[in-house]
Amino acid sequence: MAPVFDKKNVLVIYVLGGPGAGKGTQCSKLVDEYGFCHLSAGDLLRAEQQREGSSYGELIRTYIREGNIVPMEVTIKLLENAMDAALKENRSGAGWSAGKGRFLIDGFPRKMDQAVKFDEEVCTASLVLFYQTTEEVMLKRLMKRGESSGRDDDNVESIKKRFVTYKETTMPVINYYAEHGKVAEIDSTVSVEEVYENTQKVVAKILAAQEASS
Ligand SMILES: Nc1ncnc2c1ncn2[C@@H]1O[C@H](COP(=O)(O)OP(=O)(O)O)[C@@H](O)[C@H]1O
Ligand SMILES: O=c1ccn([C@@H]2O[C@H](COP(=O)(O)OP(=O)(O)O)[C@@H](O)[C@H]2O)c(=O)[nH]1
Ligand SMILES: [Mg+2]
Repeated sequence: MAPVFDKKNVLVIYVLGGPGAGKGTQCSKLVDEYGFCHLSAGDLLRAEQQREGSSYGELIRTYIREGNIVPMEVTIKLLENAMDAALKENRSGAGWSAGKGRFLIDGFPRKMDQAVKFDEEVCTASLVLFYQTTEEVMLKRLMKRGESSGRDDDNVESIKKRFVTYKETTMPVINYYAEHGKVAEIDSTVSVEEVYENTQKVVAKILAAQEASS
């Protein structure tokens, strides 16, 4: 079913990169500065997993623990519903007015089928922020995060599987958008502040271009 909102009215940025690269961290800074609505596909799936009465709870738990990609219909529906809900809140501030809004979609699309389907049926992204660092750095960050995250997949067995999924399944998505000139690659090995400075530069440019065209 088509989304209720008009895709012309939304600005979408996909936020991609390996597990632990720093996607969520950078998104929260962008939310504070630019008023984006931040939708993390992983957070939406974890919330659905916990929701009483959900028929997907067990399926989501297994996919996440194994580092696999949950069937796209589930994730796309959750994202679409969350976008609809945000647009219906009638938020105010830069980029928001009746039926209009700006979104960071974090950790999605992670597989080509999701990318094609979302682009065709929901909306297209103006930009892909791609956070790039080494597996060594990501492993260290995730092990540290695992001390307090309570996540089923922040353990070494799941992390190794997530790295394989990232290389085999998500990198082709990033390469696909790179071929379409949509990817801004940012080294996320450095400090949170330095990564954010580079993030700001690209995001400010996209927002200025959007303003100029509207
Ligand atoms: N640039 C950075 N330098 C050091 N630690 C970072 C950096 N960015 C994020 N972190 C930490 O690494 C962990 C993973 O970051 P997170 O934003 O959750 O990544 P992702 O959403 O890509 O998995 C978190 O504990 C976060 O505090
Ligand atoms: O579109 C998506 C996004 C996430 N996930 C699952 O959710 C997990 C955690 O994703 P999240 O983005 O929260 O992890 P992060 O990269 O931030 O550590 C992934 O490993 C997948 O199993 C999924 O199936 N589809
Ligand atoms: Mg995250």
